[in-house]
Amino acid sequence: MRMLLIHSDYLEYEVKDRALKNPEPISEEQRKGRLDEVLAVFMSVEKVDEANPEEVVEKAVKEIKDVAGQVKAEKIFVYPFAHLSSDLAKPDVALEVLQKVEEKLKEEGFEVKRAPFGYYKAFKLSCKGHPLAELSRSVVPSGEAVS
Ligand SMILES: C[C@@H](O)[C@H](N)C(=O)N[C@H]1[C@@H](O)[C@H](n2cnc3c(N)ncnc32)O[C@@H]1CO
Repeated sequence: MRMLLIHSDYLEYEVKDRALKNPEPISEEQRKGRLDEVLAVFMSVEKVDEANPEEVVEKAVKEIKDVAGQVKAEKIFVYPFAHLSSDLAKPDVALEVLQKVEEKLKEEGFEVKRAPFGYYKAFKLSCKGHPLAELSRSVVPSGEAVS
């Protein structure tokens, strides 16, 4: 799993078109979304993560919590993003991992939104620009090599 974490004044998206034959079913309300004062986390779930998705969820949540604590962000935007890796996990595994990350972050007390999975989306992002505002993390199941 590769993550790009951007501490932002806001992130807003609008669903445009389907990018998969079977994208995640969404309500009309989910076609647009916005959070202010947010840690935006762009996430590519990788093939290597299929060996142990549960462990990758735990490791990703730990990294996100760590960065959120450092930048004092209380809101997280989980954003499916297929462009951080050249070796992507298959969509059904990726969606499950991202749904579990969202769920666990909510359990930790964060306000969380997750952008819809399997779509082309327009988005606007306002990066805060401080020294910790742009970070990347990579997590893999134990025993696997980070590519
Ligand atoms: C396209 C671009 O504008 C948009 N932002 C996009 O990336 N859409 C991706 C993700 O929502 C999702 N998706 C599929 N596989 C994965 C994966 N392994 N990890 C994360 N997302 C995935 O399916 C879409 C097409 O790959």
